Amino acid sequence: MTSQRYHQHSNDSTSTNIEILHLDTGLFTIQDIPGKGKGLIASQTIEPGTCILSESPLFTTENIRSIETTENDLAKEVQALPKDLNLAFFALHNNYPREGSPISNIVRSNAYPLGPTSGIGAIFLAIARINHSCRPNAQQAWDPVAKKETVYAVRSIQIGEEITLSYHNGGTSSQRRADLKEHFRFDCTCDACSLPAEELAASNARLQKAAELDEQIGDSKRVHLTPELALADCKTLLGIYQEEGIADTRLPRLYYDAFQICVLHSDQARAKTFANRYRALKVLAEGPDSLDAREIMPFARKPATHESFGATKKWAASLKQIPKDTDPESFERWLWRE
Ligand SMILES: C[S@@+](CC[C@H](N)C(=O)[O-])C[C@H]1O[C@@H](n2cnc3c(N)ncnc32)[C@H](O)[C@@H]1O
Repeated sequence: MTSQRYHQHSNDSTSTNIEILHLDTGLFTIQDIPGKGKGLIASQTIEPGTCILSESPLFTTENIRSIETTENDLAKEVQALPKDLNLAFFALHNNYPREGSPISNIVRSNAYPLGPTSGIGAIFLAIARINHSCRPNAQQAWDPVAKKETVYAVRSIQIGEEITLSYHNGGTSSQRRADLKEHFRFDCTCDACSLPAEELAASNARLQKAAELDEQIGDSKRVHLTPELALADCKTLLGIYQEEGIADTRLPRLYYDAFQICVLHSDQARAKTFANRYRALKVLAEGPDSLDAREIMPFARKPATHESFGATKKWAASLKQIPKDTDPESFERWLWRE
């Protein structure tokens, strides 16, 4: 039962109950953040790959029968909660305070899906307090084995720094801000959106370029006919992500794209290297149970077993061709075919 996972202080009071019902990780506290409501602040330095939270759902939306019954169906879930958790639910942020249906509005404002393809959402009391950043330092994922939502650090987080997730997929600051306003009704004040004008313009130019590169990399005809250009695009995109401090899901996806390009053209050596980089980032951001990390494993061992392997023999290379005892710079030049 979820209530067993929360530690209750003796000075319980309704107005502060999210602060007194906390997961006892010692890694963060829930505090007021100017202009953002509440948020999570690191209580100590948190290294990338650290599990910050692993939280069971308070309840899920799986018992909603229809759009018309949503409010009543969710009300049953909320009423079934113990008193302290019921109060903690009602203390969560509501993006739509003047629009009726209070319970479903709190759910809409705070739920996370149970995995990227799931239609079921869930409320996680502590994770719901994590604010958005367009350059998040943490990432959430549904762990289907533990049946918990996890939050892992994807960058080094300093003591006193806010722990952030991304509610959004990227783009330039004006695109991001417009989308966040439309879907979540707030004006983003994250570090990336609050850069001084000149830095913001430079960041936007880089992100515009990143969007173009991403589209080019997704062009399958180009990947078939001129893979060297597609791989070079991946490398340029990686440089942009590094410059921008982007360490979220976009980074492993880039390595997955590079893996696919190499697999298609029979390069087992580079495909294996890219698959391993993808896998390492997935484990870092989602933990050892990461489904994506497990799914790539057989292809990281034997890229030739992948269904797209060998569409052409243009880059045919065996696993033995992975350079050994090479300095990191030469290895990177080999990897990106420079
Ligand atoms: C899921 S809640 C996050 C926790 C919330 N701050 C609270 O007090 O419970 C999402 C809401 O937090 C605020 N928020 C989150 N990220 C923000 C950001 N980058 N800039 C401004 N407000 C933000 C907005 O009000 C948003 O609707």
